[in-house]
Amino acid sequence: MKRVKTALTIAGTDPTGGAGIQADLKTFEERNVYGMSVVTSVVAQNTCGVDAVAHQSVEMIDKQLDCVFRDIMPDAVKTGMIATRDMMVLVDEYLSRFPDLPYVLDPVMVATSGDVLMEEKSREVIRDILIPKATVVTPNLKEAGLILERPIETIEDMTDAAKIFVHALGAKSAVVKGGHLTLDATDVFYDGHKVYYYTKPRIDTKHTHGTGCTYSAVIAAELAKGSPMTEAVQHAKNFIHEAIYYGLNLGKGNGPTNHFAYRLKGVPDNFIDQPLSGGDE
Ligand SMILES: Nc1ncnc2c1ncn2[C@@H]1O[C@H](COP(=O)(O)OP(=O)(O)O)[C@@H](O)[C@H]1O
Ligand SMILES: Cc1ncc(COP(=O)(O)OP(=O)(O)O)c(N)n1
Repeated sequence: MKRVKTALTIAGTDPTGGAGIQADLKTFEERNVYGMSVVTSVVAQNTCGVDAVAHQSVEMIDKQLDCVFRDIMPDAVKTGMIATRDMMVLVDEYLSRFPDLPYVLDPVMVATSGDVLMEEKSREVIRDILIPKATVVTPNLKEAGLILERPIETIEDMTDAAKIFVHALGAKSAVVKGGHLTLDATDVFYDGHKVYYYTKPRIDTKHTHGTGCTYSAVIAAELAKGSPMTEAVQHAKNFIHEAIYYGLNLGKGNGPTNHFAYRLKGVPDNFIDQPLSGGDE
């Protein structure tokens, strides 16, 4: 019997819904995939920044993972914020049991607000333990630079970095995201054989909270449905571009993106008549 495809995100939370687990679940739903989530850290944050972080115990994360894996097997897994070494070792134990499970690793380290979301000493663990397990790793410029210990600033740097993630660090493929370039928003994907460039014009906006989470969640959803990697990355690029372009004008800081936009080609019908909730007047 046919059944719906499923994806699991293992990540931290965002009560304002723009980033983290909340963004991942919305994205899975938009891509017609049944979403599941394991919370690693509860993060009190909003569009202005992070106020507080409470890490879940490794025992509690283990119990959540166990509940998912012994009941509803995911067709793909995505990890976002995994703050500590012990959490990474635990996630690795589960991934090791299912070596064929598509795994999207978004190496979340620092939010755009500058708040640190991963212990510095865990960087080498993500590099040595989780990256070799990844079907695709999706760093932004800063994360690629911190992991590879070199500045990643140009398209050439991004291309070299994507190759290093695959050939030296053992990921199956890598996308280095160019959201923080100054010119066009070009992402560089390397599948171990060929380099692909995905370019969209830069949108002049400050409302980009959660772009990386959303982008990698699209890839996970597409892999859950069995799409080839190049198609998954193209969907992610189109999805995030629309999500930024049709911004929702929510929040007092760097607002969230519009998870409806790719499906609706814009904003929901009721959008115009709604009072703004905290956005620009
Ligand atoms: N202002 C923008 N205009 C167009 N695309 C953007 C913009 N900012 C980010 N993106 C795109 O959003 C995706 C996430 O990239 P990035 O912002 O670098 O990730 P992160 O949120 O992890 O820092 C990429 O596809 C990137 O090219
Ligand atoms: C819980 C949690 N995870 C990840 C992030 C970072 O989100 P990201 O998509 O990288 O985008 P920015 O919000 O940093 O622009 C987060 N804030 N919270």
